[in-house]
Amino acid sequence: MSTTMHDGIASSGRAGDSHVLRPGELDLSHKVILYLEDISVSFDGFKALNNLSLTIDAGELRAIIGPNGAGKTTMMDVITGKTRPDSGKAFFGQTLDLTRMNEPEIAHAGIGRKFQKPTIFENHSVFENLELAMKTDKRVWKSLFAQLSGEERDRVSDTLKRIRLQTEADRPAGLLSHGQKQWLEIGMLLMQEPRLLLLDEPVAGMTDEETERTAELFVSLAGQHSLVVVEHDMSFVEALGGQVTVLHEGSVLAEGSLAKVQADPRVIEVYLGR
Ligand SMILES: Nc1ncnc2c1ncn2[C@@H]1O[C@H](COP(=O)(O)OP(=O)(O)OP(=O)(O)O)[C@@H](O)[C@H]1O
Repeated sequence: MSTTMHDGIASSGRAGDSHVLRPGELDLSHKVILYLEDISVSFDGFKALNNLSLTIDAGELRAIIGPNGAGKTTMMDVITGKTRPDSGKAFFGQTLDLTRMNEPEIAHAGIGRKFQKPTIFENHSVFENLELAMKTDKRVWKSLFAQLSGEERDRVSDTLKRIRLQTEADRPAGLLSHGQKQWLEIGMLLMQEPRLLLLDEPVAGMTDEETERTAELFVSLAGQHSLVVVEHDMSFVEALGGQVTVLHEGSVLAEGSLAKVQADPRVIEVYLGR
């Protein structure tokens, strides 16, 4: 193993530590929540990811852009354990090696992913959807008839407020607008208290107003959560206001503010100028 930021960092028992980490607990002592180094993934000899390296700080809101086929989805698949890299390192915090964990373990460790298509329970109310997402017991009816504690009820209410669906709490989720369904699914992810949220084209199909509200929501979540947002909508990326990573042919082509990457001739050539 070559020398990296991860070498020599134990997850527990360091002399002088005020907080001793339990096994599996997220170690953010270096303020980095996600660390990818030289990740490569091949499909039938084609390199979907080609020595991809990326670092996301704790609390950061990062946008990932890039042309079709750049490797954005494959990168998310590697982070969530759906795809194993052929080579490279992937760490969650300092100590959790994502390449050695399966999908449920990674989700349990605190990485939540939202796919493009909402997967909500259409026949249940908005409130019940959030309630179900919080429950560890996923058997729907058992969960629904169990009494919520006051604290759990407060958590659902806080999340309803956060995703701006307080007035829709008792409506069947199937009756929500497309944008509201997306927010509900984000709310369901939040109920599981993820540390890192991966969001795949969250504003696709949204109205301009919904897109603006989604940007506000993400900005409000940053700090407490870390967010990695794959998106093609540049006005949305601009509204997020964070660092932007441009992927191209499975590697990082450019990184920086949106203005900086948009002015980069390589980016203009491969992506924005097309
Ligand atoms: N399971 C697979 N088998 C073969 N090739 C794949 C597989 N998954 C992805 N690829 C290929 O890898 C490349 C990267 O795909 P990926 O979906 O990661 O790109 P993307 O940046 O998410 O693109 P888009 O913006 O279109 O979603 C593409 O050329 C794609 O065809």
